Amino acid sequence: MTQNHPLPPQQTPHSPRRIPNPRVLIVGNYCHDVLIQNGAVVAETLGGAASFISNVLDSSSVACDLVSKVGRDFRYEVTHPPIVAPEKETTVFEAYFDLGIDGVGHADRVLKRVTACDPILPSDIPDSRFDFGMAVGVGGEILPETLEKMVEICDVVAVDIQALIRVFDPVDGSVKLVNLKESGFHHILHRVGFLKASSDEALFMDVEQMKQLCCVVVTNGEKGCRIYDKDDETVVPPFLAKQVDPTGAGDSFLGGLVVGLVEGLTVPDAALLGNLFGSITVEHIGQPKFDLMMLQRVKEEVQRRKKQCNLSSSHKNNNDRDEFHARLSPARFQDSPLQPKLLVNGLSGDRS
Ligand SMILES: Nc1ncnc2c1ncn2[C@@H]1O[C@H](COP(=O)(O)OP(=O)(O)OP(=O)(O)O)[C@@H](O)[C@H]1O
Ligand SMILES: O[C@H]1[C@H](O)[C@@H](O)[C@H](O)[C@@H](O)[C@H]1O
Repeated sequence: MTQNHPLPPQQTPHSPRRIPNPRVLIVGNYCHDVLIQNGAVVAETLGGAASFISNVLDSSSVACDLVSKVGRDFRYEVTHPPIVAPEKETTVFEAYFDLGIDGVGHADRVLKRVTACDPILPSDIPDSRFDFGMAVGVGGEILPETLEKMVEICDVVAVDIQALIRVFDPVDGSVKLVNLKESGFHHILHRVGFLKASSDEALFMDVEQMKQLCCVVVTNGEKGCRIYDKDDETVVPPFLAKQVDPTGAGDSFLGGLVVGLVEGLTVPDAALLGNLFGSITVEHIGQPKFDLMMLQRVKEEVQRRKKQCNLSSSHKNNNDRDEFHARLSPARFQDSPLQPKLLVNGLSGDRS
């Protein structure tokens, strides 16, 4: 079945609707992340956008299927088992933090893909239907035919641009980006619902053109994110965070966005949830473990927000999103024993 109009009514910013028992498909390889500072390994963690996203979905009780490939050397126990490619090694990324691991911003991280596992083929993906698909490769494992299969079997597909535009130096594996137009995926993008890029990656696409094809979400670290949807542009404010490691922020953001969308939030409200999960992620090295009380509070605030929006369409505007933001902020900070400093200073957050 082809997808002529990639956004069914529940995913438009204007008429959101909850998907009962959503089926979400995540496609992208797990990897081993090695964090290096001043020539020394400071941490080795489970990585890959699929791992960060499934962590957010699992924590938010949104069921998902995950397709990922690793080698026999894969070191981690995961809730969603990967396919083991017997002859291959697990994808490994080294992240070099030249300016210090607690620096703010993105120029501080240089990424190298040291080994690459097999690509994910259309035949690796189940032949069933999904409400939502997420194409979230990290090391070039998503092929154009893989994305084509995803848009066939999923009602809506969200794509992280990093899955499409990364190329890897043949000598040292350093990650470079190519323009989306030259990526080999451009012809499929009119069938995609959401395209997520960091502000650095957004330089490699024509946002003006892309926003006519799908909803474009550009994340910008501590500044939050911006949504481009046809002629609408919405700035979604960040949450205050004490950054320790930026790895996985964009992935957790995408997880939070999809949790919000399947719950029936508008796109900007769902992106606010993305900002929340992204901000928590930067405070951890590796996979964040979300506080149960915080998750419960977030669930309650999401339900409250939905009721509010159902009662009055005026609640979907920016002023009211400020209120949603304010209500999510204490949900995050008050109950977390890990954040005594933020508990004292952080309730207002950085809302610029
Ligand atoms: N220092 C920070 N403070 C608060 N929120 C942050 C911070 N860094 C990231 N975030 C949140 O996480 C989201 C995604 O972060 P970012 O723009 O760094 O994505 P990314 O570059 O794709 O991340 P990565 O490649 O490291 O996974 C941001 O839009 C923001 O909401
Ligand atoms: O674990 C990380 C994470 O998934 C990042 O989003 C990605 O950019 C890196 O390549 C990966 O190693």
